[in-house]
Amino acid sequence: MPSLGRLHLITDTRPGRDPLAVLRAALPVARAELVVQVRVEDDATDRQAYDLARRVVALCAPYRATCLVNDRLHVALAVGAAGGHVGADDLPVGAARRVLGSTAVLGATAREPLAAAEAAAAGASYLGVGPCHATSTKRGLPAPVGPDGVRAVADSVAVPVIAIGGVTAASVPTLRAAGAYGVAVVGALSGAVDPGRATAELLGALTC
Ligand SMILES: Cc1ncc(COP(=O)(O)OP(=O)(O)O)c(N)n1
Ligand SMILES: Cc1ncsc1CCOP(=O)(O)O
Ligand SMILES: [Mg+2]
Repeated sequence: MPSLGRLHLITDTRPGRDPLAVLRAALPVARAELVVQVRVEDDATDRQAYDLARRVVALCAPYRATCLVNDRLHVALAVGAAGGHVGADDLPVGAARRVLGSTAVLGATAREPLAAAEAAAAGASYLGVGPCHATSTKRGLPAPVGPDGVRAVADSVAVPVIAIGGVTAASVPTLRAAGAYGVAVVGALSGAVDPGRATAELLGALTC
């Protein structure tokens, strides 16, 4: 399996957003360092998720960027994505691994070391840890774990830790110092005036 990209762009499918425009700006800058996680609103249909994921896979291919699908693993399989991401309300990690197969990339959400170790043992390739900081992108989240929470998980597992939640280029150095291998963002790219430039700033902070 190729090494995991460090910059994870999660699609922003809220009304008024244009996730494919953001992706087109990010891809030439981050190329194979980019992991695109197709995440749709809970009330989106499978057909809508499939149509978006299919387009993301096609856009990623020339750049060797990785496409993952959040939650809906049948969509990941249907579009030939590299894998998926699951959390507490989704298939358990072991079941997700069986669905996706042994070579797929499988991300799992984990907020604390015990859950992280269980997810890694069950077959997670990486762990999404957060929210690290306050965010308005997703409602109903628990309190932020901060860099200390990232460190606690990173110290307890051998798989890469991807920090998520309110991440900006400015917060990347602290998260990396806490053990994060990479970061996942929605707003830092979707809300940027110049998503290409914002990609370069995030990537610079991740790879310096
Ligand atoms: C990289 C990454 N980390 C965490 C999450 C959150 O997943 P989950 O807890 O299943 O919540 P939803 O995104 O499904 O609402 C993620 N998607 N990606
Ligand atoms: C899906 C998800 N899970 C935890 S935080 C989050 C949203 C992250 O979005 P942003 O990067 O805009 O804070
Ligand atoms: Mg989920």
